[in-house]
Amino acid sequence: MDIILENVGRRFNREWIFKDINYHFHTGKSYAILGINGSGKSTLLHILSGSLAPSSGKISFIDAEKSTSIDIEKVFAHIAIAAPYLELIEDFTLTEAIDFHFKFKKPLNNICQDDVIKLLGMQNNKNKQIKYYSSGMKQRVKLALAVLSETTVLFLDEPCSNLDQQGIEWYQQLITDYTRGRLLIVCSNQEVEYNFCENQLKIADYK
Ligand SMILES: Nc1ncnc2c1ncn2[C@@H]1O[C@H](COP(=O)(O)OP(=O)(O)OP(=O)(O)O)[C@@H](O)[C@H]1O
Repeated sequence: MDIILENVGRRFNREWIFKDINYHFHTGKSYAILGINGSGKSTLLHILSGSLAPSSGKISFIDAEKSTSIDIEKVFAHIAIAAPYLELIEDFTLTEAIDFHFKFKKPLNNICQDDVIKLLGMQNNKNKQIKYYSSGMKQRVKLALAVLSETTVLFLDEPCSNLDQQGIEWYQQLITDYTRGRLLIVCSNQEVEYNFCENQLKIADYK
């Protein structure tokens, strides 16, 4: 799915967060949305995922293969998201969380529950409730569930929050192995999270 922004702006009350963004996000390419805390990265991500309307301008979602427009109500099915504000269900064990997630999103390459657990390196914790996981372990689970969903679009907001050096390397390998051919958008202000992205959109350019 391609996403096209034409003169898109968003304000809350009288405060404009950004204005006049003209941008074409292409399927198969990777993009970093950059800006300081509070600059509007997550707000833009909400607009790009169809969950928040722009205050001005137009957003279009295009099926890249058919060159047809996708209705905004159907956009969510094309997108997987990992973000700090999207929480895991903490009463689930890891095996339950994986099974639940893949009831709604098809697993990429038909990957099975066991393979996801192995990829996470969490065989010894698979029957533990998520609420007892460390913050870094929870972040890995969120990333794996999003990246391993069969969607053409992948949004990652602050993907390395709570990850240690080993976790960061694990994240970069996950991106290398599973995002080819997809539209990848990373919201960040830490280089390790987006240094593989081919394109950069700086929110400060649209104030
Ligand atoms: N629902 C809302 N009502 C009012 N103001 C809002 C709302 N949502 C976001 N804002 C404001 O919009 C601005 C941008 O917030 P946003 O969360 O998009 O920034 P961000 O770049 O993602 O920040 P961070 O790096 O800290 O996550 C902030 O000033 C925030 O207070």
